[in-house]
Amino acid sequence: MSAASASLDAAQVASILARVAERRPRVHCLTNTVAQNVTANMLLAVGAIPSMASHPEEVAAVAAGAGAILINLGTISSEGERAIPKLLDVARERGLPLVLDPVFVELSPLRMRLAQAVLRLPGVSVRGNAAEMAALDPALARAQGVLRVTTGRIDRIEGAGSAYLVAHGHALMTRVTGLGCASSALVAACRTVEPDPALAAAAALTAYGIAGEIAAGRAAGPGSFAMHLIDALAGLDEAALAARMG
Ligand SMILES: Nc1ncnc2c1ncn2[C@@H]1O[C@H](COP(=O)(O)OP(=O)(O)OP(=O)(O)O)[C@@H](O)[C@H]1O
Ligand SMILES: Cc1ncsc1CCO
Ligand SMILES: [Mg+2]
Repeated sequence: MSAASASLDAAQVASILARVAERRPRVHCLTNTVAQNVTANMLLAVGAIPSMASHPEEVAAVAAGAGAILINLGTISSEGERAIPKLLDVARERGLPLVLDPVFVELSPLRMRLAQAVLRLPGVSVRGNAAEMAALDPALARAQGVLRVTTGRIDRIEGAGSAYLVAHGHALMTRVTGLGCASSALVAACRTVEPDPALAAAAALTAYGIAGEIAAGRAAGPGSFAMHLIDALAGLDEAALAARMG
C-alpha cells in the first residue's frame, strides 16, 4: 500500500453516481465476447451509454466521441489487436480516460505485450484480479501515473498518493462470468465524471459491491443473481449506500 487508505462516504459515492446518471457518458468498450452483454447492461444500469465497436476501420471514429475508453484483453482477436493502437491514439489525442482490464494476462505472451503497449500511455487505470495484477506488476511499476485496482473479496485501489480499500461485494460475484469485466467498465464510467481516478474507482467498486450484497439477498443462485445485480445497481440511492457503509 503506497499510502494510508482513505475512507469514502455514501454521499461521495451517491454524488458520483448522480453525475453519471445525469450526464449519461458514453463508455467505449473494446471487450471480450463473453462479457459484452453483461458489461453493456451494467453501464446502462448506472445511466451510462455503452458502445462496443471493435472493427479496426471504425473503432477510432466511434470512440472519439466517448467520455472514456475501456480496453479488455479477454478473447482477444487479431481484429481487436489492430484496434488497440487506434484506441490509444484516440485516448492520447482527446485526453480521454483509459481503463485496462488485463484478462488472463498471466496466461498469454500476446496479452502481456498488448498490456505493455497500453501502459505506455500515462495515467491508465488498470482493473484486474490478484493473479492478473501480480503478473503485470513489473509493467505496472514502470508505467507513469498508473492506478492499480485489484479486485477480490477486498478491492485495493492504489495510485500515486492515494489508496482505498473496498470491503463490499458477495461471493456470488465470482459465480457469474464477466462481472469483473463489467466492474472495469463501471470504473471507466465513474472516471468520466470524477477527475480523481482513485476516488472514481473506489466509488464504482463500492456501488457495485453494495449492489452485489443487495442482489445476493434476493437471488436463488448465480443465474438470478446476475439479474438482481443489474436491478440493484440501477436502484441504488444514497440511503441504500449509507445503510451498508456504516
Ligand atoms: N469473495 C468475494 N467476496 C465479495 N466480493 C467479491 C469476491 N470476489 C470478487 N468480488 C467482487 O466481484 C467483482 C469482480 O471481481 P473479481 O476479482 O471476481 O473479477 P475477475 O476475476 O476479473 O472476474 P471475471 O473474470 O469473471 O470478469 C468485484 O467487484 C469484487 O469486489
Ligand atoms: C471466461 C472468459 N474468458 C475470456 S474473457 C472471460 C470473461 C471473464 O473474464
Ligand atoms: Mg477478469
